[in-house]
Amino acid sequence: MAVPIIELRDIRKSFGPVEVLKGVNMKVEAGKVTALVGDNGAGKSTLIKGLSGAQPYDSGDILFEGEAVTLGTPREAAALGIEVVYQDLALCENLDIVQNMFLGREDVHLGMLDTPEMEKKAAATLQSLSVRTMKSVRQKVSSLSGGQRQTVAIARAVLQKAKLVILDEPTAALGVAQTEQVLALVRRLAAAGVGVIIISHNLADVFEVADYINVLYLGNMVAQLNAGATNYNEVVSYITGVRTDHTPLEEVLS
Ligand SMILES: Nc1ncnc2c1ncn2[C@@H]1O[C@H](COP(=O)(O)OP(=O)(O)OP(=O)(O)O)[C@@H](O)[C@H]1O
Repeated sequence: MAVPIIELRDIRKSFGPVEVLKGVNMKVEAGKVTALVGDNGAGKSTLIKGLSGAQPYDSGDILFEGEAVTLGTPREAAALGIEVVYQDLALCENLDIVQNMFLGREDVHLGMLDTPEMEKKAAATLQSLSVRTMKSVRQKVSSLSGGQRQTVAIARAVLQKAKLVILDEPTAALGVAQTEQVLALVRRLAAAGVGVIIISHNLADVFEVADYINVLYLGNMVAQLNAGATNYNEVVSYITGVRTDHTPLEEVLS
């Protein structure tokens, strides 16, 4: 396989006496969608918070495009091109699409906000993702549907030239049609060469969108499966701890 965009080796994290990540290994490829599944409390959020730099791991190795890196702060993660789209999206309701997409990273020209340039870039990014459901990039986020908000959050990551986008339950609050739109967007994101990690409790969504399915069980990565070579029952058996035999990662990704 090509050099993974991100590789985690023997990642550990404890909160006081509670060991939440117990030596997790994971590889994520560019241009692929890797689903991260597991029951409540399995450690998914803790694993993701470490990748975002928000809550560093206690120990373990992180390789980004084959190079050892540290992810001690969100700034370090962002500098590498790691963007997390959280469930609550962190969009500003009272700002419009352009303002949200550039929030905190505005284009400045001669000391002034370069609004025409930002509008152009925002529209081009949405177009590159084949998003046609937005009326205007100057629409306020408060007027958007859940699916459109998710789209803006994903487009923001693309605009920031993300190499690895992590989506935390992107379809949790969405209806059927909007879920389809967002899943299609996730596929396009991967098709554009971005490495995508998607956390989801919805296995139908996972099977629709993922190339690989990684299962965490009580802080251990118990399976890394090729989505095309596994099935619903097998994934559930790993999630619930019925199966604990480990599929060697090299076999899955070779
Ligand atoms: N800051 C913290 N302090 C103490 N314990 C924590 C902290 N954060 C997480 N935990 C514990 O770590 C374990 C894993 O939590 P985590 O949120 O990573 O799981 P998860 O797989 O994301 O679950 P869910 O699907 O419910 O979001 C849980 O037992 C949780 O109580």
